Amino acid sequence: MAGDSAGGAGAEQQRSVVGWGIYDRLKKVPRLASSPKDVVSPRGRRTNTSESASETAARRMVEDLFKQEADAAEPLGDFVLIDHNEINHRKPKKQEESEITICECVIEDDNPESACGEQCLNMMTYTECTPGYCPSDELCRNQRFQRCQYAQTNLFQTDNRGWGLAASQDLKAGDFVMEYCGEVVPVKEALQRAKAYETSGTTNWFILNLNGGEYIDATHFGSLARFINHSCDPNCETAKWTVLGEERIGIFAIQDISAGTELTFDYKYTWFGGARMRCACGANSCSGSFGGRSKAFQVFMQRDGVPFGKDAYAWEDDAQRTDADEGGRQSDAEDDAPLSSFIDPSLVGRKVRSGMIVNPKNAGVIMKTSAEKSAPEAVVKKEGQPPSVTTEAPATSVAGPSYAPAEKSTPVRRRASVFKKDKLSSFKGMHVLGGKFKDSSEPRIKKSGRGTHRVPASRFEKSEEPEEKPEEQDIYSRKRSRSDVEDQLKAAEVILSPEQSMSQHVQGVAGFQNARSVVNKLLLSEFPNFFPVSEAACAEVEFAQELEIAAVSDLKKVCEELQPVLRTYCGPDSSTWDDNPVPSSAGENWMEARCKQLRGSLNFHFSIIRHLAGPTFALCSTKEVPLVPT
Ligand SMILES: C[S@@+](CC[C@H](N)C(=O)[O-])C[C@H]1O[C@@H](n2cnc3c(N)ncnc32)[C@H](O)[C@@H]1O
Repeated sequence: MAGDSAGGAGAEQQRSVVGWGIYDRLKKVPRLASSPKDVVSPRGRRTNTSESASETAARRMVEDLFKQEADAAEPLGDFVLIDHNEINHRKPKKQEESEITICECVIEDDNPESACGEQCLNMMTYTECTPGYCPSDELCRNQRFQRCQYAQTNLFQTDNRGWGLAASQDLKAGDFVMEYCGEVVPVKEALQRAKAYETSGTTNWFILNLNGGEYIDATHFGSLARFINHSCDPNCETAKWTVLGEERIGIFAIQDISAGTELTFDYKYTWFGGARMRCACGANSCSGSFGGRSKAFQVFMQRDGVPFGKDAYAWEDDAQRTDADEGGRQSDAEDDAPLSSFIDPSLVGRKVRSGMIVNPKNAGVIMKTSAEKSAPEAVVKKEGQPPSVTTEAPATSVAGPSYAPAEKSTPVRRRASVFKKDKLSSFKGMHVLGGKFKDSSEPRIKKSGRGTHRVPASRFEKSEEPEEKPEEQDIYSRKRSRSDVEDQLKAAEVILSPEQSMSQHVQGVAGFQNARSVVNKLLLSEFPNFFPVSEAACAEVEFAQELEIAAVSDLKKVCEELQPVLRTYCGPDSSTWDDNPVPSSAGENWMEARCKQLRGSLNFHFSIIRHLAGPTFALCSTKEVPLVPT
């Protein structure tokens, strides 16, 4: 990185509270949060205090590292590692319950891999699941941004492109590498910063377009993704995701990458402003240059009095650079100097993680650790020069592997285990709204009505049932026999015989153990006047469920078809993100399928309410909710 830091960097450097911790200026010793509760975000906000065992271990490792590095600590410098976007111009969005999209994933028996994977409706639409609302619960694999499930990486010095980032673990195509974090700034500020960086001659600034109105500036505050260099034949790409209502940018592998390989992505459409640079990626397909002012930036500059026109070429004003049109490549020596001053050279070849002081001048950068376990170190060696530090401090990694099921032997829990056949006997035939159970003895009841349990098996073995449903798929199993269901109905009659009032059921807890008691309590709290279920009611509810399942299946199909379109929109194939909306026809298809699915879900729930909740609801219309409100 160029040594200079433009754009009011001086003011930035005066911050005493940075990253995820607090810097004790007097002692010039980084002070780590003594407990997760002490962790404070840069803006003094409390952060998520939950910390897994592996995070604690990783945090301690970083703690040790900082203790060792504390002596070298000096006032703040240029760059601070963060593992969360910093938003200063507005409050972070608070996701309303109505905005939460809940996937339809079902965990198969003893198979955590079945939880929210590639087939997850949310994942397919570049949206992370919301904790507490995801049916896969803790097994959900679609909260990678939120859990900072970054790949393990190494910061290293390239021969001719300054610092770079390499994988220190094998990655598969599609793997999440890490989030591209930085300061989220509005358009106007992005413009001002870009202009300041340009006019001050800072070449390594990098501002990414986040959405139409906001940009991510990772020049002074950023994640390690900011050190990923450009390549015309990249092994990674950027993609825009929605996480808890906020848009965020992630780096994803687009091919299998082995440990030790440099990570690259094509800056093509993400680069915001800046002079066009000569490319030294070395790929056969290298176009010779990259970057240049984005259309948006050019327009901004023009508005700001800067003439609109051809891209500026960095090497036109810089004797050290040659013209791309000549097809020349920079020599190694040309590019090194400004970058080498940026980061503590002792970090070359060492794994770096959130919280590490990248520049020794950046003392005080203590951040929440997001890492999990460190893996065997894969050191990127500079040609003819061994990595300078691999022994002086414990090696740490950016974060734990993305889905590390092998390391974390999480006990497998099923979604809505109360519906398992052996447990059904206690409340068979009942349809439950709004409940979510951790297990049969430990209920976790949400009254919001979002965690929805399905009715038990359908009696209607219809031919149109979705073929892909595996036989053993818990509550979705379409293979249960009629006698099973009849048993359930009988049991329901026993439990809910009209002779027994509900209050007797609930008050006589001794007679209602575990799930039965839990379910009855739940029902009573949700539906004080509920009635026993008739066979006809069950039939209607089950039919509504069939329709809902079909709608979900349709939605999945539409999502699959939409993948290439979304990729074009969110991924690197897009032209600039700000002026390339999803085609309206694709959006309309999705909306129609989503409306159908919501309608199916609403009808399903409403059919339950209508039949279970007593006379008030029973009087309600039995008509289906129309697709389009009239
Ligand atoms: C986001 S930074 C990447 C990290 C950078 N190498 C550093 O040391 O800070 C972007 C800068 O890296 C350099 N760079 C990245 N990819 C390059 C490439 N293919 N050829 C030449 N320079 C490159 C350019 O100086 C660019 O401005």
